Amino acid sequence: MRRIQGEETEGVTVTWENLWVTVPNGKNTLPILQGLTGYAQPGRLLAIMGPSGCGKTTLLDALSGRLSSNIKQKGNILINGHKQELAYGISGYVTQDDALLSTLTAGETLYYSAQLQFPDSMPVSEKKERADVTLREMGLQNAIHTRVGGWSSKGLSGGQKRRLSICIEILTRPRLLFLDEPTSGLDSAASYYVMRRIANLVQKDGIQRTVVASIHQPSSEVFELFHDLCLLSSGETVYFGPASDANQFFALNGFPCPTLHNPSDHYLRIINKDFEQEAEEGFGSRVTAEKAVSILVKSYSLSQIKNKVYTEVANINQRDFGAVEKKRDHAAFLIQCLVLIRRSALHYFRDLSNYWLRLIVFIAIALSLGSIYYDIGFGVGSIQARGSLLAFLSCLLSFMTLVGGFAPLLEEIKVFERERLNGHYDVTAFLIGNTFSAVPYMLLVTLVPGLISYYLCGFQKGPEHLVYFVSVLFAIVMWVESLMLVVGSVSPNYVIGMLISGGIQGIMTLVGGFYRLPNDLPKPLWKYPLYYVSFQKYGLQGLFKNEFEGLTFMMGQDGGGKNNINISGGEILIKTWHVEMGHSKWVDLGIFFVMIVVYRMLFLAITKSKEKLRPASICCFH
Ligand SMILES: Nc1ncnc2c1ncn2[C@@H]1O[C@H](COP(=O)(O)OP(=O)(O)OP(=O)(O)O)[C@@H](O)[C@H]1O
Repeated sequence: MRRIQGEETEGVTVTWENLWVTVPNGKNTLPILQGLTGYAQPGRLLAIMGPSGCGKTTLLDALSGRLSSNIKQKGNILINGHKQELAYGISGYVTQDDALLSTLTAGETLYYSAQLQFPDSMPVSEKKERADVTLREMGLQNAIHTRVGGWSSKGLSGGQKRRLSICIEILTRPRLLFLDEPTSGLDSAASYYVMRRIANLVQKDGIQRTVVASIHQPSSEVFELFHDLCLLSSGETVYFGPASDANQFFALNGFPCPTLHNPSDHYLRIINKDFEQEAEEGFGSRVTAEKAVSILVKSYSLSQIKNKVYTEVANINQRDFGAVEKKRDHAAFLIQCLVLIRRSALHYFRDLSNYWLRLIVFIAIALSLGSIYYDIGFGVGSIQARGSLLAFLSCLLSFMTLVGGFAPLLEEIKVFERERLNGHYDVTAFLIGNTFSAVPYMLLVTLVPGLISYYLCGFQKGPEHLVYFVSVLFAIVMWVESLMLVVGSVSPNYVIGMLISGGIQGIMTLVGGFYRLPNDLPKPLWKYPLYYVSFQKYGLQGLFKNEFEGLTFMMGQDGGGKNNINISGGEILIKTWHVEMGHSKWVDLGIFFVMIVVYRMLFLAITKSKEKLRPASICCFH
């Protein structure tokens, strides 16, 4: 297979010395990793093992520079003996959770990923071939046309999704690969085949790669594939060294592995302190797991094995590696944008729960509005009816967009977070992809219901009025989608995100100038600044000008009569709704679109600053 730039260089060695990771716990801090020292070398497969909650994922996150911002890290982590960041394409990370787009097939998922990750100079046929080979390696050849699946359709099984996630990260054969529980959800045969393929990678095509995998309960055969073992209990090192020597270490400390037992099962049973069980015989007397761990940790800290690890780390760090190559060629920015637009557009097209369902509900609401406000007329009652209809439309559209759109958006953001952290593409490319692929769908969900309500309700006629009316509805949908992007990028889950977005929208609606007239709004806070940053102000003001300007209403008895006084829509705007008439409705619409751009830029800024806020990129000294 032809090599791509970046594959032709040296392997990657990672060392960590006296690595402490702590999280705040009330007024104190809670240590998750306690002074770990170790290394991962090219051509070798390192297993991180230990009971659930012992810190395996945290160690992988620390080594790959992905710790979340509430976590503090101390100690040195060096790449090839240098303080340097892991550049694009140097490393891959298969996270514990599978973040995949539910509507794409396994094949499409990998083909799109290949287009993003491989350089443009590589022929399309070769990208596809690499994707096919990788799918076959992970035993997914029969699932190429199966959709990943979500709530609406059962697609890939949990184990198949796991293998697809691995495919995405091994596609480019990165020289440093982190895998968090790659075999969870797989049966023992599948676990073996998957791990064997991963083990083969460490020496494949004449390139030495470094693989670090956390793993639960490997079978004996899988365990034998690992060259090195890092065994943790409550964040402390129980053992670090060649996997094949661990048996001897346990036996020497009084915990020999019984014959015909799976060694990894044996180690994990002895060091699991979560249950009140007794450990195996330790030098003639039965000891608790707590005691067993303390014996093993102490023994390891005084052992020759530990000294060897320390010496090896020191030697590695003094070796002259040269710098890790900073960048591998990948898809150009424009190609990234185009691929992401195509991928998202396909996803939206197939996702019934997103725009299609919204469209149906919006049409039903538009028909209801049309029948309630049918042929609204020009009497005094129509003034109030027009105002409340426009306010209702604007409010309902914004809340329905949030209700229908937040869950699908969060799914996309999860995929984006995974791909961004693995450096598959630029954040700006995602934003462009998300924006342009959604525009036709946003137009659809505003145009069709907008036309229905416009004609049935008898709003002011004329192409300019129609275009403006639909444009504001479109801007409302786009503004809410932009708000959801911002909130989705900081919210830890669906419920919190919905509550925050709903709260923001509620306040903006309240101060938008309809429910309390602008001149009557209390000045500090509500009028300045909230009224002026409310999307509803610009949307409603524009819609009101569009509807009332140029019309004449009859005050008095509805439908005419001698005592009727004609009053212009402009006067109503000023006197009844306190609309600012100093600028045209197009200025209101312009400001609305500026707000949309500002929100999208805010998403960009938050996402980029989140990277900087991470406690320590892989290279930091503390
Ligand atoms: N961001 C965080 N804030 C607070 N505590 C955390 C954070 N990340 C991890 N922890 C805690 O650190 C401990 C280790 O978590 P970690 O996910 O690394 O364990 P693990 O060995 O990978 O577990 P499992 O095998 O169950 O996935 C847990 O008690 C967890 O609650």
